[in-house]
Amino acid sequence: MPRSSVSELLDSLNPEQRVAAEHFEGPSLVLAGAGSGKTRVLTTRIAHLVQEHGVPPERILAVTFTNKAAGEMRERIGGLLGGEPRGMWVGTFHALGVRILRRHAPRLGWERTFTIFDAEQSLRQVKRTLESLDFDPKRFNPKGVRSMMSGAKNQLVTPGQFQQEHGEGFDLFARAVAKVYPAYQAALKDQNAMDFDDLLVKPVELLQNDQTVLGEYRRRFAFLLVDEYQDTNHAQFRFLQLLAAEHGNLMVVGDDDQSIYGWRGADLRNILDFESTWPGSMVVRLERNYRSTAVILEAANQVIAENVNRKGKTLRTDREGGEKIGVVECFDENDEARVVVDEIKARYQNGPALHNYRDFAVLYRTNAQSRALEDAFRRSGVPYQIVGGVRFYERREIQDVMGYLRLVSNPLDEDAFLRVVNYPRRGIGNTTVARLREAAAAEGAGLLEAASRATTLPNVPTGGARQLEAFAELVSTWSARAATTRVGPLLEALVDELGLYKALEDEGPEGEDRIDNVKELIAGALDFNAELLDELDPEEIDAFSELDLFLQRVALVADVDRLDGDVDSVTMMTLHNAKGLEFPVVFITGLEDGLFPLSRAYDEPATMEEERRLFYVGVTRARDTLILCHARQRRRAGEYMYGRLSPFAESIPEALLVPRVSPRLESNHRRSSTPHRSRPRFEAEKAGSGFVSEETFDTPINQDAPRYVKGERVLHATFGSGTVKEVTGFGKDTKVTVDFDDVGRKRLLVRYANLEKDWTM
Ligand SMILES: Nc1ncnc2c1ncn2[C@@H]1O[C@H](COP(=O)(O)OP(=O)(O)OP(=O)(O)O)[C@@H](O)[C@H]1O
Ligand SMILES: [Mg+2]
Repeated sequence: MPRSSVSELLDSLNPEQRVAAEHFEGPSLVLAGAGSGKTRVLTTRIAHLVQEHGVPPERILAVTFTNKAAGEMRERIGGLLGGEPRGMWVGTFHALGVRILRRHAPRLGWERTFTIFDAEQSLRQVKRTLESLDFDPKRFNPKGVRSMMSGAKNQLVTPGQFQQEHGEGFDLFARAVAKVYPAYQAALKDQNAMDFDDLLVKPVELLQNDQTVLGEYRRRFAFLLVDEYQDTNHAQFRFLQLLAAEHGNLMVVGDDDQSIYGWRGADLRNILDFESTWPGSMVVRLERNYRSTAVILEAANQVIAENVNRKGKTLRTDREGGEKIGVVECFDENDEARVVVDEIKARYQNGPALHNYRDFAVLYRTNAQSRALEDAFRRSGVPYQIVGGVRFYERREIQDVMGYLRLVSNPLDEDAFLRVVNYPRRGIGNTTVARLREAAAAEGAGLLEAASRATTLPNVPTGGARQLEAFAELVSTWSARAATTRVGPLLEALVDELGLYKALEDEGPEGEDRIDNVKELIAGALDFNAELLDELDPEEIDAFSELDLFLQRVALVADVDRLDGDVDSVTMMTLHNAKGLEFPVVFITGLEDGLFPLSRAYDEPATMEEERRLFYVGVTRARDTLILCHARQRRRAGEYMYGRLSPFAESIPEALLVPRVSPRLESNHRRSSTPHRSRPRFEAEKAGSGFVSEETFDTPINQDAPRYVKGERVLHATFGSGTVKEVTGFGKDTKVTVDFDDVGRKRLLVRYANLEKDWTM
């Protein structure tokens, strides 16, 4: 496309944005708040580099936070430049890491067709490694082990260094990890596999240790650009440093107030120390927000101002006023879900120019909260999509099919072998598998290879051994086919030959859904076009079978990438997944103290600040309307929790808020303010007109005395308001311990106490 479009785009930028977009050589940092156009600057700069400075696209490396963002960036730049910017590397750190590793894995001792273990597969490998070292997985939680290893990896701490530091220490857990870490890495290598962290760490290792490769990439990438830089970890920092060291042409954009991945090893110092790491940096600050109304922006500014540890910046907008922020108090999570759905329906029908479901996003702190919301959406018929939750590729049936594909692609993949060796059932029992593993381990052989000659191995039961050989034969037949067949037809035929539909049908009604999922997977494989893969240079594609490439694509699909922007539906996702996105209407649900912020944040000021940044990210996703919801009670992990409104919501100035209660609570209030107001609440309950329903409590309501639950707020005629601390006894003898706000702790017999439920909170 014409040159003029780049200048048009530059003209649409404000002066500060323009300075950043026109920056040519040397390091630069754009540090600016949400919605100030950082991502837009980055994209424009790439177009400008190509158009105005004649930089060949293949000399540019751009790092985005999701593959989806990478796709968008390619598209936008493609539009600006009049065609696909061939050869330009755009992707997440992981995708770029894979791309490098696919070329050079042999230098590290892996084959180029290495398998990528996802979180589940790596967790199972941790368990197997724990067991092989005689650690009891009950005492050494595999997730904890994995997380400690992952932390070490992201700090570029090698197994050897970890061993040195913790191998003899007092921390028994770390000592165990010091043993597991090298064994785990060795097991991955034996299977020609890498886990997600390796996709970052191994490229750094390669660049650090191999001057030839380092030189090659340094020459190739003349310009590096990174979005969402505040969430990079040490390994990513090193990666960029190694590549950009000579020319220093590194531009990073980010917002320290939006750093939300500290728990995963992201290091805020990367962005805060950028200027000292890269002397002579050009620093641009953007202060104008183009996304949100003044009301939303003011709220966001006030919230984040409570963080102590920040650089501090102001954001202003030209969009004056705006709809006030709704704060809706709900009864419980189901009531909250209804409120959200009804609000969306009403706005969809009546709202000013809001006619698309895709304009709405519902955000929450934890994945588990999506369940109640999803139920309400299903009942209402409002289309929705969930980002995250039980992810498509994590479903059992998908993992089973993928297990076959992985094994066919990489015969060394033991995780895949163990997953499918007896699925569908083919008479290979646990004992057979255990014996096979022993025999293979004794010889240092791979499982599949050992299976191919199982009848000659010691101790493997004959029947099982024959089946093992047949299984190995089957896999090798399909491996041969995979080399010449396209992945779609290959998968279709494989599912057919294995009789998977039959096996799933036999599982009953649930099997039907699973069959649909397998069909969806096949449809995806039939659509798959390796030519469109941007992780590999076109000339390199030939080195891999289409199956290898398909598996690679699947391994790198993040949750957000499944978000389909073309479908008109409401988006539900965690706050973490919402980073970088924007929507006209945003709901933040579950705003209760203890849930958001999570209660553990109270132990650590730094964690509290990260929670607050997460809230800031949520608030700043909204363009026009923001609605905050909280529930009086919420079932979490099977138990009712009572929460007061989150302090985050309380830090928004009242003038910006419109508090209200859900219709359900409103009707309760009306009932309770009838002439019988002075009657104790439980009288009303007995009469069946109260707010306590089966939905609230698991067991039927006791007829003799009202039920109280720990954490609940109550009102006493003389003692005033208080919080229930303990409930003992039952029936007529129910006693409650209440911490009254003014008079302290009292133990009361409910029958005589005439307590009321306190709505004032
Ligand atoms: N100069 C401008 N004129 C008009 N609209 C703009 C301008 N700059 C940015 N925008 C728009 O403002 C919105 C926010 O921009 P962008 O997503 O680039 O911000 P950001 O700083 O990357 O935000 P975040 O911190 O949330 O990632 C987008 O809709 C973008 O198109
Ligand atoms: Mg952005």
